[in-house]
Amino acid sequence: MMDSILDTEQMYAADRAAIARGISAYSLIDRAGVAAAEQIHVRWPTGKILVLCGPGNNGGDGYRLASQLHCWGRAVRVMEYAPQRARSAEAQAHREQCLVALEPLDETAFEAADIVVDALLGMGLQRPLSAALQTVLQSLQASSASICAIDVPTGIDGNGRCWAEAPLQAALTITFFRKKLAHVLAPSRFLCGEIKVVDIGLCEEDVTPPSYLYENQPALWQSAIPWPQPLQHKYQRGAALVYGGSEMTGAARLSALACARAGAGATTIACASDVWAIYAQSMQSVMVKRWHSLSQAAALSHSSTYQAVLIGPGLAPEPSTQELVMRSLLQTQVSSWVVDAGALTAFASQPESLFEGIHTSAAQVILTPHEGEFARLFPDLALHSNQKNKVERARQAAARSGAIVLLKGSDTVVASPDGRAAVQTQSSPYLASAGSGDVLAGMMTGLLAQGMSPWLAANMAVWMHSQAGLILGAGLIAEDLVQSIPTIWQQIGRMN
Ligand SMILES: NC(=O)C1=CN([C@@H]2O[C@H](COP(=O)(O)OP(=O)(O)OC[C@H]3O[C@@H](n4cnc5c(N)ncnc54)[C@H](OP(=O)(O)O)[C@@H]3O)[C@@H](O)[C@H]2O)[C@@H](O)CC1
Ligand SMILES: [K+]
Repeated sequence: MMDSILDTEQMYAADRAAIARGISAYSLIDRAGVAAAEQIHVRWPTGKILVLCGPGNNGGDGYRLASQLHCWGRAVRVMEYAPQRARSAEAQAHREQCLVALEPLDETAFEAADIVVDALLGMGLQRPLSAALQTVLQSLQASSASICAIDVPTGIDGNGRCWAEAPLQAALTITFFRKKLAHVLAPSRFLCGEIKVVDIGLCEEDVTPPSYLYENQPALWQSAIPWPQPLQHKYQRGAALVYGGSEMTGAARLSALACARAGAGATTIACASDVWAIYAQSMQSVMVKRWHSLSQAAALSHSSTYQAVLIGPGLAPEPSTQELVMRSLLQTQVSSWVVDAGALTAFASQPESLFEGIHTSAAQVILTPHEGEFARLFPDLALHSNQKNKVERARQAAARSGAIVLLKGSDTVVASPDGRAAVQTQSSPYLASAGSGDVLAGMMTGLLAQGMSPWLAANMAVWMHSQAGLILGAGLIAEDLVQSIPTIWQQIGRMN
């Protein structure tokens, strides 16, 4: 079973469950401190260490790890923020047992340290930092010391919410039991530096109810990969239909090529008859079908010729697109659909009709919005009008629409109406490029055509797309992503 990712509330609940089954709160800090000390000692085997301890249990971890590093012969100093504050009994106990002298916080000491351990504030942060504490963070950041954060860099909470003007940027973040939202979502993930998850004696059973949120890794979908079988002919490998637009014809062509390279045995572009020649002249392995009316276009997906349909790339966000989506989706016999780009924005003024269509349709649908398209369909869940984190926003959108919602970005989230969600944590900024989304949608359609479930196909396509971005890096354009798909397949093949 894959390790789940937790939010702050779930982590506190898991702590309580572990305490209820006999691991004391004192012992949890003890284990956390020792495990963190090990990581610090391995990462920085030499150098002077300064540990900054805050008033909560995050500070408790700091006292404990400082004692441990001192026992291993390391040069350690401990400085306290808010030493007069009341502490939890267990943090207080670790403070009293600290083997290193406790000093008041002195910013001028930062420069003399090689490594500064930030045990100031962790998951308990829940209000803006004071100006004084922000100044401390600024001087720390300006020093030449390497910064190691305990649990989360001070200034962000466990869910990734930022409470500081300039939260700390760590080189290493050591967290306990499981990654939290802050470690996987952007932008907080980028403040963590390298992330090490250490064991403190908790187990998955301590997470009740289960979190159902995962990191998107091959283990999530690897066992469901539709490897071709020796006796299959092309239609048994899966046939896919991609609706092509009349103006931006490049988009559907990229999608169709990505769909074919993702493994669909036969890929067809359907387009209006007046642009048929444009598509037909430029496609070779991809077939091109023309339609003369909207009803002809819609009828293409009313038979079971295809196993997957992609609609949206290059389509104009206008009423005729809306009509095509509704007419085709409502009577479709194709089991899996990807609705992207123009087909999403076409519903900006009446998203409920799209959701109603999805609920009524026999098909399973994946919606693939970026934040802009998401805001048009789910204005109340949009990035800046909602305090909820990205996973929560995507989950609510999935529940409302009845579709799998793939909310794109540097931390793409896939959320299913059944509550499962996954975050892509490794990505490349070079993927933010024209046509990149069309390739992603096409790859997904190709996997769907081969019979993968929408949840798995969406995640696998996101992972493959991210890998392609990481491999290609600077200079990539969407065409390169299509070309690199065989390399990604080889990489996946080697994992099996
Ligand atoms: N059993 C466990 O739970 C385990 C927990 N573990 C560790 O404990 C951490 C969580 O500990 P925690 O809950 O004590 O929270 P923490 O982050 O130390 O902060 C709370 C303190 O900060 C204060 N404070 C808040 N906001 C503030 C602000 N803006 N500016 C200034 N102060 C502010 C707040 O004050 P108050 O709001 O009460 O006035 C309170 O005193 C977790 O991240 C992990 O490292 C591990 O050992 C594993 C087992
Ligand atoms: K911290």
